[in-house]
Amino acid sequence: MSRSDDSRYLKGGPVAQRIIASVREDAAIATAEGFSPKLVSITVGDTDAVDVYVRNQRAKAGLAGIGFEERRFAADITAGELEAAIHGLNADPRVTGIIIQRPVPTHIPIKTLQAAVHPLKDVEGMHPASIGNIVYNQLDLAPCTAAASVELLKETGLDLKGLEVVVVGHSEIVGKPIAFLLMSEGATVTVCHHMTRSVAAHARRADALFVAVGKPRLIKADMVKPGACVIDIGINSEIGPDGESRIVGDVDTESVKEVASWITPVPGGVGPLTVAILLRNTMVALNRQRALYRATYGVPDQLAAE
Ligand SMILES: Nc1nc2c(c(=O)[nH]1)N[C@@H](CN(C=O)c1ccc(C(=O)N[C@@H](CCC(=O)O)C(=O)O)cc1)CN2
Repeated sequence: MSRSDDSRYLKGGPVAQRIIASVREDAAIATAEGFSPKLVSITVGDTDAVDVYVRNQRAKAGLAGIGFEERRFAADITAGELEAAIHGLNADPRVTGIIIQRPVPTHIPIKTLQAAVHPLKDVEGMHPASIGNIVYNQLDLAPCTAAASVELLKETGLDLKGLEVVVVGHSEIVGKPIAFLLMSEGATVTVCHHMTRSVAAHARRADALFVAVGKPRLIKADMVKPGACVIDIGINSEIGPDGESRIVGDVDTESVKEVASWITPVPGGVGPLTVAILLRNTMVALNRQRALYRATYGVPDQLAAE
């Protein structure tokens, strides 16, 4: 079975294209009305996978008509210096969205950085004041990787009500938000983590299995229920047999694709959709800022901006 023509592969590209086309229309309208969307990316230190992510963000933002600027900081910067830089971006009216690329070096508390981003410019919904929205079923701006993963599950057409879902990995940015997003849709969700006694036993019960732990090929065919949907969120860099660097997921795709009814490829699955959702979130954030102008000044947006 060739990889390209196998309909079991749930590819992110076509869904991402649809989203980017719609973002492009919204961005053109907002720009014509005097509100140009601009996303600033903050990278701290050097990580190959993050470089791939940022490169794709820049390219797709260009396609969507969203301004994009990358601010890179050395790995030995202090948390205080980073917070000051973020406050500067909060105060800059030309900047409408801020994303902090993960991971950041261990001496920098990521939560402090997330809390420094103004909630109206928080395009990932990771500010403590924003993340709670998904608990209250306000789902229009959710963490990008989590939202992309759920969007791909919806592409299968499976009825999410009562669906048995297992999420392997309980990070704040991926595993936990996926659980909340799916509970909002009526799924029955089990979250596995490093203290779970038998991940395999849980995984084998899942109609939909989400994996986000950063362990290459952790999930093998014998851990997957026949007919399940497997969403592989892992992005791991490794050196292939040809000596070249390549990206692999957390799922052993070659074996699992013989058992699952749907599986996301890596690359080409969740990754491209994550970027598209980030751009969609950038427009949601911009529209919230415009709504605030309207509420504050009681005049049409354009007048408020003048
Ligand atoms: N602030 C955040 N940081 C990180 C997130 C996040 O959601 N928010 N998730 C990951 C991102 N990441 C890995 O470091 C990542 C995401 C997306 C892509 C990507 O575009 N992949 C494509 C293209 C691959 C290629 O061009 O070779 C794909 O998978 O097809 C890459 C990395 C961690 N950080």
